[in-house]
Amino acid sequence: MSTVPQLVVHRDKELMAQAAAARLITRVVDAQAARGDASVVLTGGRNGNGLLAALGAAPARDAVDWSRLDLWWGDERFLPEGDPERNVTQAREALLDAVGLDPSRVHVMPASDGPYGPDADAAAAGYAAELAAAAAPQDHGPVPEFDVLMLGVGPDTHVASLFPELPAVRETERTVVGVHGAPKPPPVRISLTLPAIRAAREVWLLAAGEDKAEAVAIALSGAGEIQAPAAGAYGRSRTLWLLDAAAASRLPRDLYPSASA
Ligand SMILES: O=C1O[C@H](COP(=O)(O)O)[C@@H](O)[C@H](O)[C@H]1O
Repeated sequence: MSTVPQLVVHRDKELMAQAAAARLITRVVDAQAARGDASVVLTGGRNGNGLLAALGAAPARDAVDWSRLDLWWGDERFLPEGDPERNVTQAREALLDAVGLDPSRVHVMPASDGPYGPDADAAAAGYAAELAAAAAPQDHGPVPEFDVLMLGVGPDTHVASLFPELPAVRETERTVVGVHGAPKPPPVRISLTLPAIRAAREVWLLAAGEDKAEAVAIALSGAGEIQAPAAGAYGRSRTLWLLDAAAASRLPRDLYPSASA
């Protein structure tokens, strides 16, 4: 069942990144206090990397026990290990190399020169198996119930590497798929599917900038998930859209939150 999206609009993308970073620290600290560990799914793209950089600069980042945090990815550009366009390479630069993560808890999606070679579908199946192995009996299927799953929203409403009308966004069984012919380079990618995304407790969608305004308005105005994949991304307990004023500028009046900062 979908959760009703909650919207928070910040003045600009810098404030949005800082506020989202503060929110993530609190969420992770709370989960670690309750259970001992926490799990977060990272997104690539400008807003995801902006959040990680803000997290790295936040004094409260030391409140997180980084060694007890599981990191997963929502999608990956299927390129060789270390390629600067890979989401993991950018995440390492923005934050991950600076904090004390346990390497066995950093679940990187395979590279195109990795164990599966250039076969993106086999690599996706391998990642699905890794997720299934991490799922606990109380989880709701073959993926862990992530504490927070973050998604950047593309100007075409794509989330992760689920692009409008492509087969990946129609997937209802598999949790991870190879994506071929993506309209945004590179064309070959690996992505969580909507059923895997919806296993998360909280899904946070990040969008900043005027170029995202149309996509945000479409996804939140009742569009179908095949045409607007962001419309199909929601969490079990909470779905949060974290926006800046430019990205929120084309929202219909009745959707615009009354308070924003
Ligand atoms: O290619 C990708 O794009 C989206 C959105 O990126 P943005 O730069 O427009 O914010 C991103 O969420 C996804 O992880 C990435 O692979």
